[in-house]
Amino acid sequence: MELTVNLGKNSYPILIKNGILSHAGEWIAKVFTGKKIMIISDDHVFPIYGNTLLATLSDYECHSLVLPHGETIKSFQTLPSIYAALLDAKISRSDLVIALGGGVIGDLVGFAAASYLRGVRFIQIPTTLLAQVDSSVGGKVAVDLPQGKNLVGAFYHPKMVLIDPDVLDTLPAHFISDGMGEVIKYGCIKDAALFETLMSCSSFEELKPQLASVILRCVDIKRVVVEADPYDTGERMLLNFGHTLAHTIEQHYHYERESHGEAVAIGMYQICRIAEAKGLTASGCAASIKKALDIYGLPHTCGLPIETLKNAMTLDKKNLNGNLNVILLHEIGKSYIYPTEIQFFKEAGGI
Ligand SMILES: NC(=O)c1ccc[n+]([C@@H]2O[C@H](COP(=O)([O-])OP(=O)(O)OC[C@H]3O[C@@H](n4cnc5c(N)ncnc54)[C@H](O)[C@@H]3O)[C@@H](O)[C@H]2O)c1
Ligand SMILES: O=C(O)C(=O)C[C@@H](O)[C@H](O)[C@H](O)COP(=O)(O)O
Ligand SMILES: [Zn+2]
Repeated sequence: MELTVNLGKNSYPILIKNGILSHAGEWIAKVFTGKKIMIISDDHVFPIYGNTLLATLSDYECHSLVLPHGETIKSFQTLPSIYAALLDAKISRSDLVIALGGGVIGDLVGFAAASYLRGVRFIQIPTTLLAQVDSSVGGKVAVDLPQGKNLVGAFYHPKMVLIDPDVLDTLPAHFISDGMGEVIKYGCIKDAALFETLMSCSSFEELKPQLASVILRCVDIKRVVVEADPYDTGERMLLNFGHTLAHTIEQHYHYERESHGEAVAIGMYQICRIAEAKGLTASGCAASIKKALDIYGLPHTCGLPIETLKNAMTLDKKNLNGNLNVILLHEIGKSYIYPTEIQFFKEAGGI
């Protein structure tokens, strides 16, 4: 299955195919005619998939950098070691960087690729469900700051995205659930039929035979939104449903407790609950989201008083002219941007 993200000179293909990792070199040759490649991965992913990728890249001079795993490496502190590895390998603008891993590797390596030499080409090979349905597409690359999530970054598009659903076989169950948080998001914001499909299963195992088509559906929704608003000035903000609260929860716990998908799960349910109480969302939506979260092993609450999150919320990237923009649902499958103020959360209590 092949899609193209149409962004003029920044257009790129997304390939979704079981087993494509073993043929990555053939696909990469279609968009890269240079000689040298740097593969950057983490210490969970590279030991499992590094050799498979390297074996398909035997026509190139390949280098690799293996970073520790986990959200806390998505920080400024990691960048010097990436730049040093790129310099040691004498990676130039005629060369290529490959991000092999989950969303942490994709966002971090993407930002390094955007900034090193003011930009070297990079390709995303996402290995988590979350990265396959969301983070590898759209060109948002970033690092976290102690003050907030993804606060320093760029819009920098990959030259290609290679999605091999087979690699999810080794992904721990916790991170399958995590990815399902973003999948549920796509149903909530744009596709009631997708949401129904998710609700019709009683567990991830039951959904698994349809996984490739679910991945395709999410990526295609994201493609259309990104094409319409690549720089996140309007329509693209809808992809941030649940994220106003999610990012503050992640920041509150120093990126060490709730993982991104879990935080998004809590954020989606809670914003719906708050909006329903104000008559801004059709009643019953929060309950439906909670049911979907239960099916896929995701939380809907984290026990934090909203007061503790308000400060971080003022740093949200959707804030314009000092006001908040929150993403709400009219109903499942229909989302909208709601301009408001921090008072919106006044009577939210604990989330
Ligand atoms: N740029 C975007 O548009 C965008 C979208 C959504 C999320 N994100 C970001 O993505 C990040 C979260 O990404 P994530 O959930 O993929 O986390 P992650 O990259 O930390 O991966 C989760 C864990 O799974 C391991 N892993 C990855 N692939 C594996 C595999 N196939 N087999 C075994 N283990 C594997 C990793 O080593 C890690 O321990 C967050 O920082 C979030 O902000 C970005
Ligand atoms: O691609 C987007 O746009 C998104 O909002 C997708 C989100 O799932 C993702 O978590 C993104 O990194 C959030 O972006 P941010 O601009 O809120 O940091
Ligand atoms: Zn997200």
